[in-house]
Amino acid sequence: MITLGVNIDHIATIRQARRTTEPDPVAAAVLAELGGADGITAHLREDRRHIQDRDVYLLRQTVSTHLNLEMAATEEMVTLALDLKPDYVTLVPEKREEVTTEGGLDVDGSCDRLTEVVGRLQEAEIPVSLFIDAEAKQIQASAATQAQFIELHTGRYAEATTEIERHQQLEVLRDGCAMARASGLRVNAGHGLTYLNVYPVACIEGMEELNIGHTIIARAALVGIERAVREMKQALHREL
Ligand SMILES: CC(=O)[C@@H](O)[C@H](O)COP(=O)(O)O
Ligand SMILES: NCC(=O)COP(=O)(O)O
Repeated sequence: MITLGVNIDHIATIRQARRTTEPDPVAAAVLAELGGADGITAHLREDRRHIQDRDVYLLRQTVSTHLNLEMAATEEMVTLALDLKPDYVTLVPEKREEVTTEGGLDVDGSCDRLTEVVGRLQEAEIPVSLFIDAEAKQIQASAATQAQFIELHTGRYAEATTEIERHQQLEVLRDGCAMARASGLRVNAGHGLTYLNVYPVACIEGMEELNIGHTIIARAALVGIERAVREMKQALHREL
């Protein structure tokens, strides 16, 4: 059955906007698990723009499902992952100037370096997933690295502006998933999925886990506002 990994980066983004202590992504992870999340995903960026080292070390102790650490394949991050021992690592491309991850890893173009990183992590019993576009050459190169998983980048599907384009991108994901499974890879997917576009992706044969963040945190902010204001009104009248 398909499972849900909840990405909590966006809670940390709100916290870092004020460089304060709230909202805490570690608390968000506990609540996500209470809501039924099958896993927690956090992207520790090199520039530490949202998730902090403190968060991933606390998440390691508190997450009771599984912790998926998204990170760039840099020496600093590999050292940290070997120390942290998340349940799995997803290697993602990273650019300082991007607002969010813009595309998949070029595994085909950096196969030697990624094979070395995958080997070091998997030798330490940390399974590795490679975040890639659903392209044949990237899938073949991913299998060659011996990574256990790939995560198919669903951004193009999510951003499709017409039904025809959306259908085409869904086919690309379906074909990519089938090809990856046939090469022995396990398959996750994510990026830009929403309440309205997730179901067809969840129905793809062979898909294991969807990592979803922004739409869940965006919805949580809105469905939680009424209660938050009511509680502030109470706080005006008595000490909480
Ligand atoms: C890899 C991916 O698709 C996202 O999880 C992305 O890593 C999120 O990064 P930001 O939270 O910085 O947008
Ligand atoms: N890897 C994708 C992810 O973790 C969540 O992406 P998004 O839903 O925040 O776009």
